[in-house]
Amino acid sequence: MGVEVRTEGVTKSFGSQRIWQDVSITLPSGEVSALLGPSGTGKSVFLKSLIGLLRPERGSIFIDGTDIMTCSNKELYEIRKLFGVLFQDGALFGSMNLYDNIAFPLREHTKKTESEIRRVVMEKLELTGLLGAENKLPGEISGGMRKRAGLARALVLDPQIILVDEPDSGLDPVRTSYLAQLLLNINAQIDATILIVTHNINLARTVPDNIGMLFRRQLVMFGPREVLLTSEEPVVKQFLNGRMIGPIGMSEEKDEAQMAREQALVDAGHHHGGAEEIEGIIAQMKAEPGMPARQAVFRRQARVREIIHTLPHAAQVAIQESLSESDDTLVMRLAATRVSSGME
Ligand SMILES: Nc1ncnc2c1ncn2[C@@H]1O[C@H](COP(=O)(O)OP(=O)(O)OP(=O)(O)O)[C@@H](O)[C@H]1O
Repeated sequence: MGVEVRTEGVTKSFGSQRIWQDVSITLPSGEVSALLGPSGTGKSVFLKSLIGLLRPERGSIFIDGTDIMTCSNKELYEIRKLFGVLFQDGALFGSMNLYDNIAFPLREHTKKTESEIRRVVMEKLELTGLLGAENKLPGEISGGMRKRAGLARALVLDPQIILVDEPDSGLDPVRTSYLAQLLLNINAQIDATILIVTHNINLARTVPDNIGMLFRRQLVMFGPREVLLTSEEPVVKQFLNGRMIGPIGMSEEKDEAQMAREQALVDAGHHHGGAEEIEGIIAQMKAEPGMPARQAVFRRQARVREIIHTLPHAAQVAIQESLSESDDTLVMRLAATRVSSGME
């Protein structure tokens, strides 16, 4: 199972520019979480901080219980091996073909023989639908293929934590859904803790078990998906519906006068930019049939049953509905198993 990632009161600035402050978040082991936020709110900076590529000036970052803010370089080196990271552009070496790109971490960090390396690389190429493309250079393939190659490379060291930076950037909506499906399948297969950083609304609504949002240098909220998806917070509603009306502006900050001017325009019939208002919750994508059951689903159910009384009412109702649906599914599955095994 993947390991827990927990930050406590982390604060990051570049010079006098504060990016975010006092961010405390727990990514439950083996579950898929997403961190949303408008452009420039520091989502990528957060992701890089988790792996120790950037160093916040305050706070703690516990990876499987070890604080990477205070641990030795040797410990940090070992901890980094737990991670697989898919950067926005795949971060492939342009002069190496896909095979060598994907083999790179194995050659750098393990003593595997070339034939063992070949077995792992071919397995990951197959998993990401890239068999046959191994001799191509990154510049010769589409953006979607580069993403999948980046994912294949992120998987070769059997990571327990997978960080994914904007999986949809440069991809059309269909390819984004395929990549989302691939991430859920991988979660079902290896039970890794996954954090997706994104501003893609569809991904946010359909993929993660847990969702958080960064805005105005704060973590606005983080919790089971039902909490954010039923939230009445203006910033969350605006973001999830992609409209101009609300606290998020072109350069993030928007003052009261600007908000009033925009509201007046919309009241007068001007389009707010959002394509549709979605109320409530869209069903979560599942791992494909034939995959192992996602263990995260069962763990999350047990977890939310424990904390449900602490959540807002709308989230409680949505969680109750999803729990009773999954209880019904379980009863049906058990009944089907009994019938097929001749127990009834
Ligand atoms: N190494 C760096 N040095 C100085 N400033 C940086 C550095 N990295 C990021 N920043 C700044 O931190 C802020 C947050 O950047 P970041 O890329 O994390 O935002 P983001 O939320 O991921 O945005 P997007 O969704 O557009 O990718 C930006 O203002 C950026 O200029």
